[in-house]
Amino acid sequence: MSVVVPECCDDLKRERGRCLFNKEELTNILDGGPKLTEKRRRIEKMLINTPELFDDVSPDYLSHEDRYSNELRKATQLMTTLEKNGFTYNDAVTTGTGLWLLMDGNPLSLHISMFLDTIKGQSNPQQLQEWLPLAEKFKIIGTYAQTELGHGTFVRGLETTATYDSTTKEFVLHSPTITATKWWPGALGKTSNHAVVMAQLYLGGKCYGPHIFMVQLRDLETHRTLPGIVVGEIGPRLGMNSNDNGFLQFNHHRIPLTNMFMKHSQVTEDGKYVKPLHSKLSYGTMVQTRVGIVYHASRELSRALIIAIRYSAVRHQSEMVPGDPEPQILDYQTQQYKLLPHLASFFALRFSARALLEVFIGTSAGLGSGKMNMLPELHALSSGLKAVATNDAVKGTDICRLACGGHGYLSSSNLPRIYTAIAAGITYEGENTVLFLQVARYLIKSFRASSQGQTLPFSVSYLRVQPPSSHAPLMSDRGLVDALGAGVRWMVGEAERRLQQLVDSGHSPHAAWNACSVHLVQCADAHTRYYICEQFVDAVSKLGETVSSGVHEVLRQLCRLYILHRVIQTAGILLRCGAVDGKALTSIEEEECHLLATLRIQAVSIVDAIDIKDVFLKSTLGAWDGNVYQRIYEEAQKSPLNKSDVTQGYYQYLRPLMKANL
Ligand SMILES: CC(C)(COP(=O)(O)OP(=O)(O)OC[C@H]1O[C@@H](n2cnc3c(N)ncnc32)[C@H](O)[C@@H]1OP(=O)(O)O)[C@@H](O)C(=O)NCCC(=O)NCCSC(=O)CCCC(=O)O
Ligand SMILES: Cc1cc2nc3c(=O)[nH]c(=O)nc-3n(C[C@H](O)[C@H](O)[C@H](O)COP(=O)(O)OP(=O)(O)OC[C@H]3O[C@@H](n4cnc5c(N)ncnc54)[C@H](O)[C@@H]3O)c2cc1C
Repeated sequence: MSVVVPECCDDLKRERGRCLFNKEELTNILDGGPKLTEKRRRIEKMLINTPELFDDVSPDYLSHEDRYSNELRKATQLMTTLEKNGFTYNDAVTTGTGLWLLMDGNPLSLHISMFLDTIKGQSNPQQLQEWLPLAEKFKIIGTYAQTELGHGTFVRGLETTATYDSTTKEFVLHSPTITATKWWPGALGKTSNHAVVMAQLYLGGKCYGPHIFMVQLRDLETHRTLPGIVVGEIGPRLGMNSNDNGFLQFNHHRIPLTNMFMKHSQVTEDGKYVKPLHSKLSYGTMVQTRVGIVYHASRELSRALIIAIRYSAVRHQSEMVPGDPEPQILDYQTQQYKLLPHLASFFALRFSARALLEVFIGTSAGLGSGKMNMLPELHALSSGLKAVATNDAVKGTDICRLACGGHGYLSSSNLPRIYTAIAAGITYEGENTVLFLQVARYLIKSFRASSQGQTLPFSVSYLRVQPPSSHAPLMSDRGLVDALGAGVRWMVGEAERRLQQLVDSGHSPHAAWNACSVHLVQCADAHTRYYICEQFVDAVSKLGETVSSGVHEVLRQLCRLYILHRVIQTAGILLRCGAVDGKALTSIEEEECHLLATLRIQAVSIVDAIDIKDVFLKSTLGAWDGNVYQRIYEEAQKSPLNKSDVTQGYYQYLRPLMKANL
């Protein structure tokens, strides 16, 4: 059957013809410099030239088991390809590229992230020497097994026990109840032969809280489960179905004393406990992973935006002016309002992820020399940014899907898969509400410390009781960010007042905390977004001296849109605390609409500059050439239902129904 393909590519040609900035320069900024762009492209070229990394059949048409095997095939191929060409898996992770070839959950991702990070961050020198080379060369394959059926958030409530037996110098690992079963760890079901396991340490009958242990789960030759261990896969999930998320139970399983990770806390042969410098140092892998998730969320959001914005430039629908040709849907202001604030969000998250990484590197260096004072701030920043980044990426990706109308619902748009992959990020590595409450704890503590005259760390210094008055005009970027800061200060002050009032009226501090927790979560969200605005403004003003005027203008517009949008979202608070008035809000709303129209002109070029190739976008709607309809049509032909004109189902069910006398 021949199909008439409408000529779509001219739309994108016209869009690209309107570009007034140097795309390559913007690409370099997003990558972190020209050298990193060049490195990313070298990796991409190498991957594109490895046909084994691609799918013959869409995973949608494979069985659960075949999906897993297929992803494992590609994951192992990816690791060997990188290794052979002198790259590390870290290169593929930090550029995002390699991971996008793995469509539905990479069965080696926990190994290359949390398993290796735990070995690097929690081992003493002997353990590091023993385990790191084995893990780096994939001689052992592991995961991070912390969450249990009964407890994920409340790590102190985990039930798996590790009881020291000083007669044999071993720990006995045990799952005393069904709820103690480890549940969820990625790659635990069938891939891993080792796991780092979080368990309650018992010495001489006393519990010392959660500690981390290296545990072998499977024989290294036969891959069979070792005695004393039960392990398997937990079954289908919303997404990431080839990540073999697993369960694990121990039945008095013994491991040597030397298998407790001993960088921070130690157990001596005779069963004495040596305390760590800070009680939460064993949570270090989680903090590191949260930092990585901020990048990951921004990358996934950018894929969705490229797809939706290119599609919106190619898709024509309805009449804006009666009788005129159908416009590109990107010309509708409502479409711009759906997509462009999320485009601004992507840039904001990317700059904030970089700032957070610097805090992480600085804090880690401090920890190396015994300085623990930056840890609470890193915990608060990484928790808040992880939560905002994943919330916004999920919301943004879903808006991108909706903005593509019906076709966004097609698997071949790739939007459903991007959505399900990032949606898991709201829950894993600390459920977002819970993480916001950790941030709120830090905010309230800081606010109270400031009332007692203490100096506050940099990310919360704007909360001090007597802040310097803002000199920037309200409508400048700085002025509006200061207004947002004043809003957060007001919210935190209000939360503190309500907490105090409840305590004064006889509630316990914990009951008061719960009674204020909706407001506290809002404080944490607002604080984190204020931090993001600050990072965005700082990054753009710093770049100002070094970049061409075209690129600077685009970044300035995106930053402005981000701030205006945030002010409008927070209008209620800002009006209540007097940081803005109704007149200012009206002009901010008008300016936002104007800015949408301005940014729309170069929107396709901006997403082009994110520079993600078609093979990594994997979308019928988002390809570079805009040949949307031909691609959708061709993908549909691959459906197994189209292999024959009449399916078995017809003979088995439909025909009998039609013949029955109902
Ligand atoms: C929620 C908390 C933070 C609560 O911990 P808690 O011991 O009950 O603490 P609390 O009494 O509320 O506060 C005590 C104190 O501990 C501090 N704290 C807590 N965590 C850290 C940290 N990491 N660094 C530095 N400090 C930390 C808190 O700020 C509190 O400090 P404060 O008392 O206020 O001075 C914790 O239990 C937690 O992190 N829960 C989330 C569990 C989680 O993230 N699991 C991840 C599993 S792995 C995974 O999901 C991998 C997915 C990856 C993939 O599939 O790709
Ligand atoms: C795809 C995926 C992959 C995962 N991979 C891993 C892995 O590799 N390794 C691993 O160990 N784990 C993994 N997990 C588990 C994950 O870390 C936990 O699911 C997560 O920490 C949340 O814990 P939970 O499931 O117990 O939720 P719960 O804590 O039971 O949360 C349920 C609800 O209760 C609320 N709640 C809980 N505590 C509080 C509180 N203190 N205050 C207010 N509200 C609260 C939450 O906000 C939420 O609304 C994974 C999970 C998923 C979905």
